[in-house]
Amino acid sequence: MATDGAAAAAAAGSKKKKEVLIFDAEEDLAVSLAKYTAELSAKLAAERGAFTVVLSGGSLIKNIRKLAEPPYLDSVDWSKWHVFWVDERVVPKDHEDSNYKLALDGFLSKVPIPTGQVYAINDALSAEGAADDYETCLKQLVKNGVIAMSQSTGFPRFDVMLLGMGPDGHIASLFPGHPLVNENKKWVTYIKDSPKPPPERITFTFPVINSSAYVAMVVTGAGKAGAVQKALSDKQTSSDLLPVEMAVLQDGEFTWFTDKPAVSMLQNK
Ligand SMILES: O=C(O)[C@H](O)[C@@H](O)[C@H](O)[C@H](O)COP(=O)(O)O
Repeated sequence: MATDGAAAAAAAGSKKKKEVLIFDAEEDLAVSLAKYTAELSAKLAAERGAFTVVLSGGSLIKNIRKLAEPPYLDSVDWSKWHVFWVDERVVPKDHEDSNYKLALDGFLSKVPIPTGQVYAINDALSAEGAADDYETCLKQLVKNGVIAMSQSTGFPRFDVMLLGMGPDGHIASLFPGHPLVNENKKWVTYIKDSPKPPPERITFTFPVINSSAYVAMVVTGAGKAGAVQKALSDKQTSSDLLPVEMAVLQDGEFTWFTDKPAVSMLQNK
């Protein structure tokens, strides 16, 4: 929920609950992110019998490439994976702008996840229809026990979200200053005026993101340094929060995977 009170709590809470990993080389980040995800896969598949993984688009897909290589290609129990998108562009699945296509080409086509456990949007529907359809799909998977529910928030609790952040501090398709950041009832909603093209998208809402068990925020490059500084510096105000600052887990672990250029504007790094 993104009320002013919640925003203040988010600002205060974001300091203590987030771990920040800074890597010298992009290669090291990719190795560490693969290890992190593989370890969570083993732990959560053993605990729950399923592992629910939420992907963003963008550079994240390149950063998870090591999961599709030895040793993880053979050691991960891919049959337990269920894959979702934190946001998706409302375009055909074979369109260059599709986050599904990006993930399929860069990752999913290289690992043996059962195709029925990869939940793409229905690309025959409008943005509004696709968001409703995706939420219905999630509700069914909660009923089946594939997706857990958060006892504390009443929203679904995904095992891990592997997310990128835009230079403006957006995550998913939740953009700075856009009213969608305040959505506090729906699980999945839609946007038709995204400032980042293409304009029509569906997106998870903050209550769902913030109910996750684990979030990896994967942010590299000098272009993100301003937003990283705002999100992680000690001086923080409760007003004008960037979307990335509103990602505060109710009961989960939040880890930043960054490189030196991304944290270059932080003091005490
Ligand atoms: O659909 C999208 O546009 C993406 O899901 C988007 O939210 C992305 O994750 C960030 O913009 C970061 O992208 P980069 O890592 O490529 O900067």
